[in-house]
Amino acid sequence: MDIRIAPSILSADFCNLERDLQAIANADLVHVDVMDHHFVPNLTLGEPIVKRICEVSPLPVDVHLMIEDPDRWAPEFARCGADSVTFHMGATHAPVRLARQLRDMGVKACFAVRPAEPVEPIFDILDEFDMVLIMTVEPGFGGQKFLANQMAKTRRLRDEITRRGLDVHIQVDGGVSRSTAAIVAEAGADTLVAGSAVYGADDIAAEIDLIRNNAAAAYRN
Ligand SMILES: O=C(CO)[C@@H](O)[C@H](O)COP(=O)(O)O
Ligand SMILES: [Fe+2]
Repeated sequence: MDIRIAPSILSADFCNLERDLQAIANADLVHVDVMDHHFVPNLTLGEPIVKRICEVSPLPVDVHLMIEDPDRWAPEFARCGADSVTFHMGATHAPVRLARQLRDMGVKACFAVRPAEPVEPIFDILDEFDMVLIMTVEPGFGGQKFLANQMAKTRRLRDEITRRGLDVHIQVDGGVSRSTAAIVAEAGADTLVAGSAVYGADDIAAEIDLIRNNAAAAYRN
């Protein structure tokens, strides 16, 4: 699988968002973190802003919902023009029904697990999803330290996907940088979210290339 880099705009300048979206045009996806002050202790942005991001972004938009009741709200974000919508295991009541609803709308369906959540419960419904997101920090904030203890889980998931010949991406999110890119790719992740590492760099485009190259050299399926 090709390595994909998804910069998180959580670390962008929200007053210069269009500039900061253009700055990552050599990445593969733009990662948009939606938080509701309930599922996580932080509040970011809602549908009107996601819709405008979808309209101006040079890249497909990957929406990461850290909200309660995604069964109710995820389709609204899909309607904004997202390429993929991710919802959390700990928030949904009917993941298969929601995944099918998103896919029927032409949007990729993704399932996320927090650090203390096991990945095995997803195995029986893996074919309903386009991507699984392994959180490598507790969700809620950018700039946290990468949790290397999530790599065994990532490897178990990649082995299961490979064994069954499925076409499912593995995304990692949290603390990903030029120095952790190889670790996550070696564990089998192919889609790397990076917020502070990308937007904190002096040369944003060069940093994206460096993270991608470091991951590509280490990727193991
Ligand atoms: O979903 C989240 C945080 O909950 C992320 O997408 C962060 O925005 C990643 O930021 P860095 O750890 O890369 O700074
Ligand atoms: Fe995220």
